[in-house]
Amino acid sequence: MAIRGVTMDVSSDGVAVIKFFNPPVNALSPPILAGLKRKLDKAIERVDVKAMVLMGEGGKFCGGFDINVFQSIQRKGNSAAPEVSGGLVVKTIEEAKKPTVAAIDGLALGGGLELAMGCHARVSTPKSQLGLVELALGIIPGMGGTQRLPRLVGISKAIEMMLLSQTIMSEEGEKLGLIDVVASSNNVLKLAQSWALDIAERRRPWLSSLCRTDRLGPLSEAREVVKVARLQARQNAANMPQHQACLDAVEEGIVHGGYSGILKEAEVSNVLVSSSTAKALMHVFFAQRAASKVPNVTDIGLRPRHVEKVAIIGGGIMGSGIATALILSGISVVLKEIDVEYLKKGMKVVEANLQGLAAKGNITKEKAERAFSILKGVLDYSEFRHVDMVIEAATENVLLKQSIFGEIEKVCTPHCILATNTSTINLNIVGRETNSQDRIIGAHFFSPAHVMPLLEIIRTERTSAQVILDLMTLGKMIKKVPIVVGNCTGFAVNRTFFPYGQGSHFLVNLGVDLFRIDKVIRDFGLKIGPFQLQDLAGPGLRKEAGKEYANAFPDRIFSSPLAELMVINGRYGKSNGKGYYIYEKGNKPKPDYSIQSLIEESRRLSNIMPSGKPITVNDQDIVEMIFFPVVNEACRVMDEGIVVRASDLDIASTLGMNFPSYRGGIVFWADTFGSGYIYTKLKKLSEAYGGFFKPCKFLEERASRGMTLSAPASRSEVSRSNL
Ligand SMILES: C[C@H](O)CC(=O)SCCNC(=O)CCNC(=O)[C@H](O)C(C)(C)COP(=O)(O)OP(=O)(O)OC[C@H]1O[C@@H](n2cnc3c(N)ncnc32)[C@H](O)[C@@H]1OP(=O)(O)O
Repeated sequence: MAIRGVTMDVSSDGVAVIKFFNPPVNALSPPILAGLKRKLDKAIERVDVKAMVLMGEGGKFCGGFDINVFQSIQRKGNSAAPEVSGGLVVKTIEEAKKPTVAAIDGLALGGGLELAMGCHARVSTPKSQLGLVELALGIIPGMGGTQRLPRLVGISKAIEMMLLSQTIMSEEGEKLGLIDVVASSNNVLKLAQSWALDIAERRRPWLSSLCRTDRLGPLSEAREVVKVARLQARQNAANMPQHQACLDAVEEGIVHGGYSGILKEAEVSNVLVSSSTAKALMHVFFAQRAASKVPNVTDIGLRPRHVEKVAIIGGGIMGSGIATALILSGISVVLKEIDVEYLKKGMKVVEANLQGLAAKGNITKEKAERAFSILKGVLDYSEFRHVDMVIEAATENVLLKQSIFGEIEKVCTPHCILATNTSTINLNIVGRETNSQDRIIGAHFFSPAHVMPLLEIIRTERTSAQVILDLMTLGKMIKKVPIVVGNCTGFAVNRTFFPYGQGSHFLVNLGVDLFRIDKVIRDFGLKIGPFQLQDLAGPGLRKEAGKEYANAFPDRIFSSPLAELMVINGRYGKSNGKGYYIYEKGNKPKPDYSIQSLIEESRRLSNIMPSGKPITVNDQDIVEMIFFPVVNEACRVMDEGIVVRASDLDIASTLGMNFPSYRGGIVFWADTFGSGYIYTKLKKLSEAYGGFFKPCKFLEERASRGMTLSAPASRSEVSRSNL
């Protein structure tokens, strides 16, 4: 078995094979970088070595620089930076008097690809994943990638790959000039060795990526490409400094040469590593991985059972979206509806979903057809005997769901998982009439279910660990990020965010302009504001969910007359083209200022404006008045043990509610203010406007102890938790 570190073997024909091993992804940690430098120096020095090959052990070339080191730098400053930098290793390779060839297997990402680009040629196995994905972490490539990638694949493609953190397969890499040759896993090392010898003995060209200019094109064209990219980045990545910084480094290299570009890259990299964006995005990276570890589920040696066939009850927007997600991953689906008309409609929605993905180029036409062929529409339960899981996606009606669960318990096999896609209703109520509590679970998808990445898995006190693990595994199979949460009204995501919509109504009723609120929230980083979101959801679901929240949390509900007035006036939102906005085919939604009379009426009815006059607030006040009540509810969710750890709520909020990931998620963002600040602010707001803003006990305690909200619960707090 390989030992963590760097090894070197010199073959009889004079090729030094330098292998590095740092499982699970061969990240470039300080010891690995130092080891690489030592072995390279040795190989360069040894007279019996003519050339070198660089290879990652264990089926993966390299997943990049070790992101833990960046987090240490963020905490401790530059003293935590490695003594041997990645840049120095690449420089050693590139400037050596002996050539090096990279033998890439599996993946070469970030610093891993930068290491490979510093080599004089690259041999790769088929389907290896290649990319400079650093921008997704809030930084830019920092080992010369901003300079070498444009010189290998051309400026346009390089910018596209870096700005979108896009990965490509080695076959495309070969066409682009990033990979010299693709070879099978068995052959990759051998071919890299002979290629290295060929270069050393001048049978193949000795190319240094940094010195190449042939793919850069004329200066004026290159500058134009950068200019257009800047404009796009300004629109698409407004709050993320790494995009412009990456373009700065690329432009410097184009105008003043690769070495100047490298210096610029180093300068901006150093600043970006400690930026709030990088801190937030790196937190999200690790938080997402932490979410897949669920105590007493993933650590007790259980093996997931394979789910091959799923039945879905209800072919509405949710049911058809879930069906789409499943069949796209090769899982057969039986879609049940109550009559032929509804069934036809549901099947058509699935077909349209698939066609939409194919039209966008996300999947091929053949894949869409293959997926559709494993979907079967049914009107009764006869097929349910053969399924491994049922996902109920009927309307949000407690009695209906209870009767469905009573029925499926009878028709399915005893091992069949019984899941519900309810977004609010307590699972104990849904499954009350059954004797199958151990296999009842929530599978809460977010709309559109075939697009949104989050799968909120809800366990009750009686759901078995096996069933939780099976659903987590299914979630990963269909490319979702599963978060396991406890059972309560609204569960983790909708419960935490129910004050979001209500807070926005509170502000409107206090006299703040409705469209300004949406704009401020968009500028903060959400794709759409709360009112446009309400237009999308429509009044039906909101009304049903609203009732559940009002029953469960009567002390902190704000019932806005405006929501009711909109319905009375036939403004159902996007579904009928008329809501807070006007929806016309082919046009962007336009604010409908004619709703002002309804807003005035709502303000009159709610009568919450101090002395009947609109309040004056700045944009930051709006953000805080909308999101601090959300943070307050997040505190209750953590206090009740609904989530395993605080960072699960960060992932849930970024993937389920589009909370900007560059703000790290709702709890991470809250901790940038501090519990004391939020407590004081909410206390003042509650004194002025009542219980909706009243800080909860958990927040008060954390504030009084000067603790962060994300700090793990103390022993006494853990014993209160129900997970
Ligand atoms: C100087 C340079 O320019 C800067 C850089 O290189 S920054 C780093 C750039 N690289 C990246 O962003 C790649 C990040 N990693 C990934 O995208 C994915 O982990 C992957 C595609 C490599 C593998 O995915 P997958 O097989 O699903 O495994 P995944 O669960 O994500 O990761 C496995 C483990 O490796 C860790 N890991 C992955 N990449 C890592 C990295 N670059 N540094 C440190 N740890 C890393 C994960 O945290 C996880 O740890 P855990 O098991 O303790 O939770």
